[in-house]
Amino acid sequence: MVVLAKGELEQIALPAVQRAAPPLAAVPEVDLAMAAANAGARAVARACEEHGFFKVTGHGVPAPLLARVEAAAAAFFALPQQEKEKAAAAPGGGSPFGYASKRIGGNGDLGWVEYLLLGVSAAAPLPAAPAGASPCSFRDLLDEYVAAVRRMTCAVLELMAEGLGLEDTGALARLVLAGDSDSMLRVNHYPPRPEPGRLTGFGEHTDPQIISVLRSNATAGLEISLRDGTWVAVPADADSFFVNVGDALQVLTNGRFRSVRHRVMVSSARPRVSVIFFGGPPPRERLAPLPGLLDREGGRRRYRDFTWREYKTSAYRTKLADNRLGRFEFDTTPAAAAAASS
Ligand SMILES: O=C(O)CCC(=O)C(=O)O
Ligand SMILES: [Fe+2]
Repeated sequence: MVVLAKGELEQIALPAVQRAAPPLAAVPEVDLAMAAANAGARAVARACEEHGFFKVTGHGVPAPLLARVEAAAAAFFALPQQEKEKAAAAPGGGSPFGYASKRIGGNGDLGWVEYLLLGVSAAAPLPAAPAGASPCSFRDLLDEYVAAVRRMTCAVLELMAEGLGLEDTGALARLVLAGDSDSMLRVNHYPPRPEPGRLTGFGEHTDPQIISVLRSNATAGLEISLRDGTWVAVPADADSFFVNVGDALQVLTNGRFRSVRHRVMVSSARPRVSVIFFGGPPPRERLAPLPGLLDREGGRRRYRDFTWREYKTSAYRTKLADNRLGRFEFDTTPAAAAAASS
């Protein structure tokens, strides 16, 4: 069981962010069922440029499946602490996967959250249920969920590619569908706040992968940062999904799509449960602007070439709130340009 050291809860409480953020007035929204008829690709591209964030309705993921996953997640987190700890990663084993409480990543970040992180590569067969185990285990259910969400994610990625004007509209979806794509699923549980006020559930950060697809129960808490740095609250909507542009997609679009900075603040007396599918590329994949994008931007690249594996190695050494892409960016300041030409 994780016992917070004296002073750690104060870190989660972060007195600087006690004020509630105003709600995001108009959440960009795309109805997948109507996207073809409704210029959905353009709407998706606009939302990715402006916010790096939008809501998906008409997603086709069956409501009963969403309800089963939500109930199973709630049941898992209601288990005695010792039982949950059995699913924790082996200490010092180098794997980020498993159950964890309060500690996010390996570099001292803390949040009012417990979670389960799973690797879900596209090629991994559904794991066979051990003899005698219930055929409807939580893991099997999550695999069923991932299959449905991955299908929907691919439709969204095709709309993004179309909205970018790419000739190859499958270019992004193929990265997430590749057999060795580095995708993950995170199930977060934010217990009700222990006392009135606001706690940091999940500190501000950008997601590293190409795309994150989130669904939560009806408890709010997610906030995003607008271009001017203002934080706004995203009203909960348990019937819809929310999409974040991740760092890898910002690089693949040479900065045209914005990897959205977001966080979760806990201020409710009800628990928040969220499930997030992170669609990542294969580890060997070289992240560079997609073919056709540079021609329209004067051929100037914002980032140097790097593989997804290199990026992850570098990202695992950083704190949650760090700008992890900074070290891959070309310096385009006038001083750097002058130095390069001298
Ligand atoms: O739990 C949420 O609502 C969002 C959490 C998040 O941003 C993440 O797990 O990357
Ligand atoms: Fe995130």
